[in-house]
Amino acid sequence: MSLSAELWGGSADLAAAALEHPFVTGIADGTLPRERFAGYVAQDAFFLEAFARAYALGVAHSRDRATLEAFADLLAGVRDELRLHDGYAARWGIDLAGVEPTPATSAYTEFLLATAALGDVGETCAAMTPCMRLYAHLGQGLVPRATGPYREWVDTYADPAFAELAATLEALLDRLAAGTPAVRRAYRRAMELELGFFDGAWRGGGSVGGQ
Ligand SMILES: Cc1ncc(CN)c(N)n1
Repeated sequence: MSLSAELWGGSADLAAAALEHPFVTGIADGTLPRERFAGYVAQDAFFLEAFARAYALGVAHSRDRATLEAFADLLAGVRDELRLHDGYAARWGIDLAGVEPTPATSAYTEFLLATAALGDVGETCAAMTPCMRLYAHLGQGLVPRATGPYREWVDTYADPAFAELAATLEALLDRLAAGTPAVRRAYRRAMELELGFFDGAWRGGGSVGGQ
């Protein structure tokens, strides 16, 4: 079994918890209060900018052209996701400038940037893969029951193109990382921080201007 498959399987408990998280089920059935979604979009835009920077650090620390190009392609995928957030912001009056990160957002972005800055690209992949694989899993899991105003969110992550990006990062992980305790810890920690991010969004908090 590949390392990425093993790590994903080892966090099946957290993936199942995410699929049943009230924030996520509220997105699927459309009952999530609009201000919670707006708060999430603002926090997520902040998160995605940090995620893009972590990919850029991956580019900087790449030791071969194939790795450099893979990180650059993945970075372009974040740009597309951020444009989607710009669309939500324009439609729903969310101010994405000057977002104050919540503790959950800060914990996740600081973890990602600290891991990527240290320069072990295998560990960087381990810290970044859950973000992609978990959301592909959520999109595919939710699409049969998704209805209501957040359908576009579900469709974005259910899109095969998104699963392809997740697979690109997993292939990089399999090529560059060994199953060391540090790699396993980074993957698991990122999965925990994903759940923490949904907890934070569900509780609310963080500033959302322009509403
Ligand atoms: C917190 C979080 N995790 C994952 C994704 C999907 N790239 C996201 N947009 N935000």
